[in-house]
Amino acid sequence: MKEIICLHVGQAGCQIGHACWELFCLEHGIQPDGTLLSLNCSINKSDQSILTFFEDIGYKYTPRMLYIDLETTVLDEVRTGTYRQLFHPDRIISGKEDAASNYARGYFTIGKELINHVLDQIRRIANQCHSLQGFIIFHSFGGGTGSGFTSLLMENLNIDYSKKTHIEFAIFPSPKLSTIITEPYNTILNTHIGLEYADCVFIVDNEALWDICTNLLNIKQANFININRLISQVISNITAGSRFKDGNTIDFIEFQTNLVPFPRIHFPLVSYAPIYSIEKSYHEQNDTQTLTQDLFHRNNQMVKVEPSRGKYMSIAIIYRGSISPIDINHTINKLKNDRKISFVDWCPNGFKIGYTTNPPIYVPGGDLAPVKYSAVSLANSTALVDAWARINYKFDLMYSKRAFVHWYISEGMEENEFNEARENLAALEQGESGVGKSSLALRFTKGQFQEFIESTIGAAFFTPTLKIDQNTSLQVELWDTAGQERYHSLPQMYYRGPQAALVVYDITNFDSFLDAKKWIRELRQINTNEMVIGLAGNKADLVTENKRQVDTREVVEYADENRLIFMEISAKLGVNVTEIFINIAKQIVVKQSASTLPKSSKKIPPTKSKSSCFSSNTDNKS
Ligand SMILES: Nc1nc2c(ncn2[C@@H]2O[C@H](COP(=O)(O)OP(=O)(O)OP(=O)(O)O)[C@@H](O)[C@H]2O)c(=O)[nH]1
Repeated sequence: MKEIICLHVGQAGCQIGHACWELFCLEHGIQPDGTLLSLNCSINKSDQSILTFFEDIGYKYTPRMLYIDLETTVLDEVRTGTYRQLFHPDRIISGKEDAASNYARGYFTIGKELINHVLDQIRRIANQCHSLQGFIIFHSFGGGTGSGFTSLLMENLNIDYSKKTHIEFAIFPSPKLSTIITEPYNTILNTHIGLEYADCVFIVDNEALWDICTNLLNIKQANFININRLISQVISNITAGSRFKDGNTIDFIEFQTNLVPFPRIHFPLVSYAPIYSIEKSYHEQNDTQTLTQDLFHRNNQMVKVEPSRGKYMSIAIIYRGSISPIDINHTINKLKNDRKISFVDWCPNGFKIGYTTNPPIYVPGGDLAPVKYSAVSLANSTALVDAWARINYKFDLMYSKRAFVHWYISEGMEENEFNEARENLAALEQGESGVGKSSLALRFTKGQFQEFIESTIGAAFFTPTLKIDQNTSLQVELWDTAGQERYHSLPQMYYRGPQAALVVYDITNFDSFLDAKKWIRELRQINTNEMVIGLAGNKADLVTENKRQVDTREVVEYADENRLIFMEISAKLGVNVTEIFINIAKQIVVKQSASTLPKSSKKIPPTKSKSSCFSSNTDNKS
């Protein structure tokens, strides 16, 4: 038996916990006091998989979990509520004071007072396990406890249980359901830690859930009870493979292996189907094909992003109910053949399918209609970049004025941590949206291309050699610098004396061309006429997909006026990549020959662009 321990942190984590345990109890035939409903219920004592989430203490079952909140109100409701006898009282841990929406209070001050007690309780639960598989942590990104205390907990879990799996279900902030102004800070500070310590984070966006409640379930004024019940159905589907062994189930380790191609890209986009109310259920078709198609519709997604703006790296679908495996295969093959779903080039067939015959359960009084089948998809998609961009933008607006930062500093946090966290998050936002200068550097120096390349933080350095003609080769010092605005000051360090710069824009993004112009203006100011400047319009391969936003003629005109070496290139296909570097190098050689400087060993310093900066260093062997 591979046990899982659930940790519910903060108000959101604990309230989602109520909904989940209510549903798990219904699914496993467990009554609110922990005893089994009856011997003839569908799940009986011989089914050992119940023990993944519940502990058998002889006369009843008790959830393998902890409720943790820094203040007591939410947990007092559990202590006095219908399920009070289900939970072990020691596993409901509350403090006296909340974190006041401040990550630093959850992490440094108030959180520190509670952490040892929490770790003790976790140790006790872990000691009861036969073979602990890992932890699921439920929390919000936006709350002080949900963000700060979760970070503290994750760091400690990774000391004590580094080999175990750490999965998170995290609530992404939505202004519609929350008025916490500091949520962007808390979200980014928490994600910064999660990037390192979590194996997989399933994000649930309250705004998407609000829309689902309003549009698909006709709920006039959705509240957290409606939203949490919906979330619990999704979580139930995702964990069904670990809780029921009756089909071709996927457990947590398999998720991770199949969904996370790179350790930091671990935020699968969650979708659920079917979602309809009891009134509508009489008119809806509920077959495998409709179910599967709905999973790829933006209305059924748990995060508000446009799926067609991204590409999939991997997709796991888990079906529930007595669906025939032949039907599933047929549907997935059709999905692949229709080519409506586009995968990244390096993972063209990334489907992982699981199913459990155990059907979804209707919660009495719930909003979702009772259905025979359901499905959840977990998709690692580059479309999620938009969600990160939204939150990063809000962070930048506040942080540019250092608004509210003093509250964090007064709790013991250093301001530098804001910068570090934000830089770390830049990589997630960048995704495919970068202009492609790092891809260009990779193609040029190693002849390789990676569909998903992490954005440059600071600067990267290469020393390739360029063969200009049979007699001349040039050793180049190439600096690939981060192009984001916040690094504007950084390239100044490299500017002293560069001989060339290559500025890169993305032909499918007009703003990137405007940014490129800005960089060129700045380069000219710093280096007057000395520097050879190249301008590369990257992603030329996307022209065939009608994605061009920057007109070549306009750029040619601009390049002529500004004496730039201009070429449209494709780092992906390797088109014009070496050529543009050679053209720049040739012009450097011409300038060198014209100057009085000796021909050997000359330095070409760094350069920059909207999202890139390179500097080079020449060895001219004639
Ligand atoms: N889906 C969902 N979101 C919730 C719930 N309760 C709060 N939230 C969201 O969670 C965020 C606030 O976090 P909370 O969990 O309330 O705060 P906390 O972690 O207890 O932290 P402090 O109150 O600062 O100690 C906001 O984005 C809320 O919209 C809930 O029951 N369900």
